[in-house]
Amino acid sequence: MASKTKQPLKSGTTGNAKKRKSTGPADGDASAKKKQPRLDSFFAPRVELSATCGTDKKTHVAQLSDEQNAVLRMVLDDEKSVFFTGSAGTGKSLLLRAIISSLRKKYAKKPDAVAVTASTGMAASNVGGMTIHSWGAVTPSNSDVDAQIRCIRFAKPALQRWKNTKVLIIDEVSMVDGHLFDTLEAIATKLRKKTDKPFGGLQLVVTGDFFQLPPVCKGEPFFAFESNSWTKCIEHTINLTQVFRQKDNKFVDLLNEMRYGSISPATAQAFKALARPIPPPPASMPNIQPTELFPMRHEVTNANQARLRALPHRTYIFQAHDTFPQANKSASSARRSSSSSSSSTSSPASSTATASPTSSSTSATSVASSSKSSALGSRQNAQTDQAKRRQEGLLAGVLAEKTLELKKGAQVMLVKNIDEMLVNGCVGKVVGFATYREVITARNELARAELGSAVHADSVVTPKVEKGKVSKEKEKDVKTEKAREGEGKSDVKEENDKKSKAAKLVVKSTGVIRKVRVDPGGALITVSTVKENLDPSSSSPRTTSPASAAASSISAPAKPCSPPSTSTTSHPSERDEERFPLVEFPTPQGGREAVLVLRDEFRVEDASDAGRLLARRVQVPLVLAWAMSIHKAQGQTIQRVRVDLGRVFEKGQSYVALSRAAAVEGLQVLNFDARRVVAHPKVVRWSKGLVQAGAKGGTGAVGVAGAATAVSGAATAVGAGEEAEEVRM
Ligand SMILES: Nc1ncnc2c1ncn2[C@@H]1O[C@H](COP(=O)(O)OP(=O)(O)OP(=O)(O)O)[C@@H](O)[C@H]1O
Repeated sequence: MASKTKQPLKSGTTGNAKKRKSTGPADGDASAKKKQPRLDSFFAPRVELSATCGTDKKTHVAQLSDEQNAVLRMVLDDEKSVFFTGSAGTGKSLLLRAIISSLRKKYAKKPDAVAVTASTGMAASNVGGMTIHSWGAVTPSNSDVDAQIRCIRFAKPALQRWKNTKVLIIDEVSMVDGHLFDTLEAIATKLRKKTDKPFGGLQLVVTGDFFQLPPVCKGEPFFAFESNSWTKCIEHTINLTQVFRQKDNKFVDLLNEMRYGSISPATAQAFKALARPIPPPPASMPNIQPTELFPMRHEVTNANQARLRALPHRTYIFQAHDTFPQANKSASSARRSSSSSSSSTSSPASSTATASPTSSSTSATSVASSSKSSALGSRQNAQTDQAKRRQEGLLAGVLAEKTLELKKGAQVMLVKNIDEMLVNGCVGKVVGFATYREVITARNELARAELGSAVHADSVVTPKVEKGKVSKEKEKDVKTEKAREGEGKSDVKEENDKKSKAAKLVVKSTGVIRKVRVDPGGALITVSTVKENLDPSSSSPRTTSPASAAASSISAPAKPCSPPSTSTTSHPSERDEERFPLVEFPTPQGGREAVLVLRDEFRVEDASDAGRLLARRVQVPLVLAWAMSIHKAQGQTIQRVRVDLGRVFEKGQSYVALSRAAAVEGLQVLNFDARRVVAHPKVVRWSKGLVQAGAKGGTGAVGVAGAATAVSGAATAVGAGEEAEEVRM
């Protein structure tokens, strides 16, 4: 059973904007009666669970709770502008995914109607959207509305977005600056020419928890709820109360005291007692260490690097492939200089550096110090440096590293959502390195062996290296990658190829390959070590006689995962095929699954120029995960986590960090100091005001709870669960 939080902010809604014309009825029971019920409104949608990375052993599908479902209906059927909040783990993100999915279905014929945005790039990538300022093509620090509008008019796509959007979704609103919220509202009203309606008639779906991280600013934060337009734009504030992340009521209560920054001596004692080491990980993945959360980025780097250095294996370096389509001439020359010096192994076909084993010393590359620069003189050097700094600044918020160093045995975290099991936040372990082709070949070998003579030659895919044509293919891959379910595009292509009997396979460098079979040492499991089977130039698929396949023993692949001695002397085919990390992740069934993690795309869009692509990083979507920053951890559920609060500097930081833990058993807290646990007084005051508003209005908690009960009651009566709509992400 999920527990209820004990908090001053009561469950329910506060009705704010009475002026706004609503297409749906008023709140509560009355609204339920008045509205002609649609069939799907009787069923609580089910949502794919995510961010647990296989830790929920029972199911991957969640049924929305009554209160979550009531919000969904309010958004979908009543078309209300809502702000739903709640303490950490109350299912805001999950509900938001359900809302996005349902809205997209509702507006299937108008794809521009639903805009998904968030306060930060990281939060935006979690919901598959853009930052709010990119979406609106606004400069966050500029409050000159007319100047902003002039710029937007020049940027057609942004103008279209402002005009065509019907529902604007804003996630992690606690980090949206209040001035920016006012600016957006003023722009919407002017551009959409609906001056009588808040936000120019846009329906707002806003979520976040103001007790978590505040807007990034120097000095005192100005929260979105303090903005002039907040009250008139947000018709209903709903506080979700059911905590899903943690099942233990006592732990929820401890976290709740922390949320409000008022720690009793008993609670302080309880947190101090959590300094003890946490129990070992599941038997299937015994070497996974608890993820350490630190407030400062350099602490994270130090902790990760120390662990990596301690591993006895060779280092593989993945250099990001960064491009800057909008960069000016001098910036692009800096980029050329940067890419030419960034890797000793970059191939002309793909300026992406091939992952190559190397010692840390040989990997250290100096971008600025090319021989060219010395010839061109110091002025050009300075320009290059400036351009390079600008480019680096653009990509500073991207989760994927510029240079990712990995070794066998490294603990890593996915920083992209791949499918419903492999989501941002999943922690696993690198067990080896292999190329795409090796993995597919190994899989074919196994398929042949397992199916024996039943397998016709045409049904086995023969890898074919396609040289010199990488970028377009890659771009297509990364764009469609997210839309796929299950395995990566590679496998979809494989399937298509099987069907068409073309038996051709382009070697991929983006996506993932799931369910790779590896032996305990991390080597690919195949049934043959015959060298010619791996020859990329082989034009016809090889047939394996059942007898020979059966006779083959499970062994390491012909081209073993162990890397060649130096990248520069490697075989030509190896230069064209990057070795990617094979990562084992825990599965929902309590086992583990090896996945080949290829590259993925991370985009930076221009806030002041219609969200046009400004920078793009193509990199393996992994980061070292022995340690991570509290900032990066916001929004995630982590099963085993160690938090050092010694250097917490931001209000809400301690709460965000500790509330990532799914259970008190999986949480270790170091340097707990009750004086450092501070909630922002403005947030505390505001939340108290909400309770009063709810009590005065009378439509608050009672209204929504009533509606929710009515819906769920009906669902139960007709057999909820049997036909419940399933909302897939
Ligand atoms: N209705 C539900 N049934 C079962 N599990 C749920 C439900 N809603 C949410 N969860 C699970 O609870 C956990 C926390 O949910 P979620 O991340 O959406 O919370 P949140 O409110 O966004 O948290 P935070 O504010 O910390 O980011 C997730 O593992 C999620 O899958």
